[in-house]
Amino acid sequence: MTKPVLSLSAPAKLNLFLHIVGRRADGYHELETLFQFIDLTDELRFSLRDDQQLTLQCSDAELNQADNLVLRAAHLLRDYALHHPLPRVQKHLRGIHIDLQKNIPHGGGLGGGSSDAATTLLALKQLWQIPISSQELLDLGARLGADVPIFLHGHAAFAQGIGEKLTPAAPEELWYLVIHPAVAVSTQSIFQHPDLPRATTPLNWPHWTWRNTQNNCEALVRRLYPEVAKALDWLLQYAPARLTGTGSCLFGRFTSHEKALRILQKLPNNWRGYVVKGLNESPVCAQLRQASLSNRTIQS
Ligand SMILES: C[C@@](CO)(OP(=O)(O)O)[C@H](O)COP(=O)(O)OP(=O)(O)OC[C@H]1O[C@@H](n2ccc(N)nc2=O)[C@H](O)[C@@H]1O
Ligand SMILES: Nc1ncnc2c1ncn2[C@@H]1O[C@H](COP(=O)(O)OP(=O)(O)O)[C@@H](O)[C@H]1O
Repeated sequence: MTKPVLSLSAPAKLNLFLHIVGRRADGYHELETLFQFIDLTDELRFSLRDDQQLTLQCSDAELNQADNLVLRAAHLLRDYALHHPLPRVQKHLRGIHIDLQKNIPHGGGLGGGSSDAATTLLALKQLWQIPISSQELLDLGARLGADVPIFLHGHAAFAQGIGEKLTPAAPEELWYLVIHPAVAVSTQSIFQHPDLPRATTPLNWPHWTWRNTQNNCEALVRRLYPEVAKALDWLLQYAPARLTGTGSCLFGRFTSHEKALRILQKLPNNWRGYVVKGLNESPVCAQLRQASLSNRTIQS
């Protein structure tokens, strides 16, 4: 195995608001949400293998399996390339080893798994020099999860549909205190719940404010998960705050790093907290541009 040829930082995301405006015939919910990235990142390192295998080493043993979204993304792109008669694509693509350092808590509504998957698609497209269009890559990504397209897009955006219709946005890049209460929320169980509000009036984008938006999952998650309610009430003492995605993570908005750090110091021991900065561009974009300038692709 050679040394890493590409290292990328896959960011987490926040849903600054999340409205449910309807439901599709297949049961999926039509959303309106504002995505912004944060500088809490997973680290992915891609190395060339001497054979044609795709392998993964993940720092989180729980996720070190074949169904990790990173491996699923890598196989999906390889299958796409091998089954499409694309010019310039080698018949046998070079094997890749991926080293994944998890820093983003999973199952908390921060989208870490989707971000890792999108980052893998972007990295392998570049390393294998696959001439796939941005739209085709978005379609491929959406098959892995509803949040993958925003990470492929790489820019903060107002999202509609199930997250695939993206309009670039530039919300203020504030500081946030993200809290992960010691509880996991199942996305599926929230979306299946009869009490979930599903008919919020569509927003007159781009006219949104913190006050005229909300997270439609929050009241239900609060009721079903008292620990989330407790953490949210704690955070609301210090800052405007709400749930991200279907939870369980919460975020409070701060205008300075120092203020957010001051509140983090008061955080009860049973919850994990992170002070992070909102980012309107994913760090992966700049890192890929840099790598492409130094022409780190594979001539196998
Ligand atoms: C609602 C969001 C907002 O960002 O929540 P988080 O997962 O980040 O908390 C996401 O769109 C979630 O994306 P993701 O977690 O990738 O969801 P998926 O795996 O595609 O779907 C999990 C399950 O949730 C339900 N689901 C998901 C998205 C959606 N718009 N409508 C739904 O009804 C479906 O029952 C689906 O089987
Ligand atoms: N690389 C990965 N990182 C995180 N979770 C992963 C990964 N691969 C598969 N998963 C699975 O996907 C689920 C959703 O993960 P994630 O995207 O981090 O959270 P969320 O959907 O709550 O925002 C996890 O509970 C985990 O079982």
